[in-house]
Amino acid sequence: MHDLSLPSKAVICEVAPRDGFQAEHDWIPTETKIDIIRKLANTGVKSMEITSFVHPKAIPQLKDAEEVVSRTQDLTDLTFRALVPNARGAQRAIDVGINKLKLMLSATDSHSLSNANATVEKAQNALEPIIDLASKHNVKVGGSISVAFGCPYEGIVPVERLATILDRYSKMGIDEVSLADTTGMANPRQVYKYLGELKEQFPAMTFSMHLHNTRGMAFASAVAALQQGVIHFDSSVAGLGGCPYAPGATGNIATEDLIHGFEEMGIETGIDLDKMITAAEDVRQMLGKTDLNSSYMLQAGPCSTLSPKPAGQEKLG
Ligand SMILES: CC(C)(COP(=O)([O-])OP(=O)([O-])OC[C@H]1O[C@@H](n2cnc3c(N)ncnc32)[C@H](O)[C@@H]1OP(=O)([O-])[O-])[C@@H](O)C(=O)NCCC(=O)NCCSC(=O)C[C@@](C)(O)CC(=O)[O-]
Repeated sequence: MHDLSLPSKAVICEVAPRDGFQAEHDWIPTETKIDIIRKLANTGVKSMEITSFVHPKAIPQLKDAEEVVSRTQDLTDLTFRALVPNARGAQRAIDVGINKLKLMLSATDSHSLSNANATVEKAQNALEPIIDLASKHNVKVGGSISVAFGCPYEGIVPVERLATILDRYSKMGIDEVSLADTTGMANPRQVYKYLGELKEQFPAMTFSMHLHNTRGMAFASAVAALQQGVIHFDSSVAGLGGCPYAPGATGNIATEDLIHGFEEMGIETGIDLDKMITAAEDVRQMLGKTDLNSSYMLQAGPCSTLSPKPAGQEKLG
């Protein structure tokens, strides 16, 4: 056996309109947000986290959530999901036509208190009414766990802590959960080990990975997750993103970098890489960002733009 064991396909959810925009200090006009969402929709991406319905004082950048969703309802080829922290947020999302909710929850009390003004237990209790509300309206619900591998306040998070939260999620009827490396503290070995143990304990659960590239380890961690059979990933165009309630948080792995790396290994995403790189360049200009460090594709371009390799050194996959 001289090859990595990898799936042939991966599914990417674009999260820039939520995770990316929430991290931007300057107000992004609603019109600009909608333009960016339309550009992203044109790349072939099939799933997008379009906004969050949190307290507008907690994330003022997303106070136009209702307007953004209602003005993009014509994009029917995509599943739009929204992040919600409580029943109030879920009701707002459902009222405006969102058909998938992502629950907000942390692995540690320190991050949870900072992000949601509640301990993990209290925050998870507050999720039950959301699930009831969603089921009444036939709306899908997925879970999430922030700071799942490491917490900027508490350090490494033991896998047993995740198992406790997942057990509760599972009892609530949640069968898909996003594991978030909020401040890029995970490493590939840890990701492989945690996913291996969690998949054994929760065989019916679909896991997805939400990786921030704070320490340059996100792609390596994504490969470790692929090796455990995980095929669902979140990423953010141009590497935007970061939780304002986690000190030191920076952007998600850039969507164009994730697609490129996967394609180089022969893993299909169904997204047009060139269109995503163009979208990343447009987004960078629209948001007035001069720094290219968060996207390797914007810095170096894809390998395919280089001259063909000598015979015998063609890419694998
Ligand atoms: C959770 C709360 C709401 C608790 O905030 P709280 O102040 O404890 O809320 P409360 O339940 O005491 O309510 C206070 C007031 O807020 C209102 N309220 C309550 N909820 C809502 C709502 N949804 N929408 C609009 N209004 C709301 C509520 O109606 C009430 O109004 P009043 O009766 O006083 O007039 C607040 O802390 C909050 O909104 N936090 C969100 C923080 C956030 O968005 N963080 C970033 C996203 S998480 C992240 O980035 C991580 C992730 C997901 O990407 C994964 C990763 O990388 O780790």
